[in-house]
Amino acid sequence: MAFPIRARGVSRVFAGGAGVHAIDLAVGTGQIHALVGLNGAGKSTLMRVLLGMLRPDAGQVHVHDCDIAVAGPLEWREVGHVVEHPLAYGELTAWQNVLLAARLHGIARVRAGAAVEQVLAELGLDRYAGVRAGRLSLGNRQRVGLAAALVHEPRVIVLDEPSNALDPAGVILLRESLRRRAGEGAGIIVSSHHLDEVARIADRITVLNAGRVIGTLDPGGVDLERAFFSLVHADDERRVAAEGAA
Ligand SMILES: Nc1ncnc2c1ncn2[C@@H]1O[C@H](COP(=O)(O)OP(=O)(O)OP(=O)(O)O)[C@@H](O)[C@H]1O
Repeated sequence: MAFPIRARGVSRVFAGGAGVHAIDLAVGTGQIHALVGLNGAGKSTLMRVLLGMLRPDAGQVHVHDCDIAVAGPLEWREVGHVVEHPLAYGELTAWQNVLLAARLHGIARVRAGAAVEQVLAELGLDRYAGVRAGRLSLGNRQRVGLAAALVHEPRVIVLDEPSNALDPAGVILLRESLRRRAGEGAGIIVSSHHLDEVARIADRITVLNAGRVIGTLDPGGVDLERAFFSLVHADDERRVAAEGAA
């Protein structure tokens, strides 16, 4: 199987010891891979390393077959992401924001308008196209950020808590959009606190705790919440016991 995104032995440790440690992760073609974990577990840190925003202390990340340490604009064009603050300039309209993102991602001027229209419609933003982003509600700004990340039909998609401000209609539109993109071969990694939504959308679920991968959850399994907490509690107990023994 081809892996649009793959991390091997990735560590990034901040002063004080927090961060991510020895992470192995592979997202296959057409796969939606969810990262779940408590606040501070390391999800955003890992995503920032996957996107080259943070340099790992150890390990490598490959996007398709390219080590991101040497990736150039051509490789990054294949990637769409929202990590932390979505791209949305308050003074520009939703349309202008997404058009700018399309052009920055190398979509030719003649094709950009149609691509913007399509992604705005896909995320239910058509009637806000002419509204300045600064005047949009939080959820609609988040939709604009997602549209900007997805307008160039990236083959690798990295989204950190993409649905946290979305209403139920937005959650469904995003789910359908990501499913379509995975169906067309994109590799997608998404973090979330909503286990129900993760179960609906993900093909694989990786659990992070205290900066480490501690297991996986079966998206089709029953009582995901219980399975999640039992993994986390077992890991916490193991770490407390190890610290006590040291
Ligand atoms: N720049 C930084 N300097 C020092 N520590 C940091 C830095 N960034 C993150 N951390 C720490 O690394 C750990 C992981 O943080 P991270 O933001 O990756 O967690 P998260 O799983 O995304 O959490 P949340 O669900 O709250 O978004 C936390 O203990 C955090 O305080």
